[in-house]
Amino acid sequence: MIIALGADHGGFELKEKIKEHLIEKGHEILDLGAHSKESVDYPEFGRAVGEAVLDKKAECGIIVCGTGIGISIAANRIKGVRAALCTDTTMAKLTRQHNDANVLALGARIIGDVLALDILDTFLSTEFEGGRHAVRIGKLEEKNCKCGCNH
Ligand SMILES: O=C(CO)[C@H](O)[C@H](O)[C@H](O)COP(=O)(O)O
Repeated sequence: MIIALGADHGGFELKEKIKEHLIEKGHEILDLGAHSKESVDYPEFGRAVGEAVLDKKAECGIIVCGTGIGISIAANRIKGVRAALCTDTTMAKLTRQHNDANVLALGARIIGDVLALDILDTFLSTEFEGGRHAVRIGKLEEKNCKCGCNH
């Protein structure tokens, strides 16, 4: 699988561990930065990963910041991105089964590395269930802006 990775400085070290873990498992990585612990702005990296997934440059994305919140907000601004911030493996399983999440967000200052990798493995190995959940995802993608634009 091709997997896009993105992180700010708060998520950089965990991103590097995730990269090593995924390469060991035979995945191909599209690393969209950050490439150091120097302070950067999470919206750029959340957006870059979201766009890579929508452009089909990667099958899914993993994004990391300090809490996972800022970078997931950024990714979810892109229509078609369903980024899920997960702090345990049950959330990772359910967001794949029910939400068909295409981006996983993690908070490097919130959870430990071992849990983060367990969440990641659960996310990648769980299939979308479809059915009633597909109807709901369709509704997520409906136009909901009153101004007539496509947002
Ligand atoms: O966006 C965040 C908060 O939800 C992330 O945790 C960022 O990584 C954090 O805001 C970065 O903070 P810093 O003080 O600039 O390291």
